[in-house]
Amino acid sequence: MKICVFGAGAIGGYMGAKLAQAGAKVSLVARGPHLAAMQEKGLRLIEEESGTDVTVPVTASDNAADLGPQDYVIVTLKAHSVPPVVDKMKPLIGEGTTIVSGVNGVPWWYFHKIGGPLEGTRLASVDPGDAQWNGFGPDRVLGCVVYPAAEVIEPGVVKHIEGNRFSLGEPDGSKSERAVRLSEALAAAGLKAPVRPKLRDEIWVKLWGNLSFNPISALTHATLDVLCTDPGTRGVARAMMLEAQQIAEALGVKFPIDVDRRIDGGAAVGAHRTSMLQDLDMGRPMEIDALVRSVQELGRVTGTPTPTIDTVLALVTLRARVAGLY
Ligand SMILES: NC(=O)C1=CN([C@@H]2O[C@H](COP(=O)(O)OP(=O)(O)OC[C@H]3O[C@@H](n4cnc5c(N)ncnc54)[C@H](OP(=O)(O)O)[C@@H]3O)[C@@H](O)[C@H]2O)C=CC1
Ligand SMILES: CC(C)(CO)C(=O)C(=O)O
Repeated sequence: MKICVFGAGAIGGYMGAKLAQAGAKVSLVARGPHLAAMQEKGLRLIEEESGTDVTVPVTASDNAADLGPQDYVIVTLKAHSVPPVVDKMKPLIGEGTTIVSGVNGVPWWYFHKIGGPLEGTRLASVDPGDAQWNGFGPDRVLGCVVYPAAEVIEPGVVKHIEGNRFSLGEPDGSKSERAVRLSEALAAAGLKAPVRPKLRDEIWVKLWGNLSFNPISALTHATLDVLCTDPGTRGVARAMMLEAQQIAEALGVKFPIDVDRRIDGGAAVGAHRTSMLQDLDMGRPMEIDALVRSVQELGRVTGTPTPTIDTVLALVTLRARVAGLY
């Protein structure tokens, strides 16, 4: 089974290193100094929880044509980086290739095989110009919710902080052979990869946090423990999450927990600087469209008012624009 991880930074590097260590036929697409370091010295993975520090030789390139058609292409780019590279991924895609979308936020394939009147609805916020829908075709897609936390701490070096679950799910909820095979390959590499019948429910529980905590942290520079317990920002997060809950429930999602438990879970993570705050600090583009604007778009699709989401989205968009990051 040939697996290519496209965008082997923090998450893709973690996954790629674990697969390579387990002897899987895995290749990585990356770029710049990180790629050069991996090609020269291998990929070093430091796992904080277990205290392991291992360097594995990897096959890595910035040119998909070097790697050829794959059984699975696992996309671990930032959400806004995917549409511009759809054409560059084409050499990886053969007749039976499955594309695994390991990207935070509302996935571009959300309305594929959902059934009902919204079947096939496209989302401009995450797939402008339908680049992914038309370029990959939604039938190739297997959904994935990424739970681990990782960072590229220097070129060629990924630090894994915690978590090893990559929940998988077919858009139609079936336990397909392609999902089970990938789940087994990831499990053989020491990762948890359950195949879920209702991945959209999990997408929303994760998205609840990213939708609210990430822009609030970028606007306030507060860490999770602070913004989830300060009465003012907790209230803003809660209002955004309740608006999102109304949208998701209109789309058939069932939340296994309530907003207060989700916010308490965020607080318990501790003094974490969200990825959006880290991106702002490092001068990198922020995932505003996938994490926040997509939920606003779904509010319009379902006819649900989103006054708090609209306000926070306007503020964080301008914050990013002023920093030259949007
Ligand atoms: N990191 C984390 O802890 C978590 C991340 N996620 C989600 O996972 C996804 C990936 O995040 P993360 O791993 O942090 O992101 P990273 O930026 O660390 O990884 C993406 C990698 O792809 C590279 N890249 C971008 N464009 C190209 C291109 N055209 N060709 C080749 N390589 C390219 C980037 O290079 P360059 O640096 O040069 O741009 C970078 O190395 C995001 O949606 C994120 O929200 C989810 C949970 C936790
Ligand atoms: C905020 C958190 C921990 C989850 O809600 C996250 O995923 C991020 O930093 O992007």
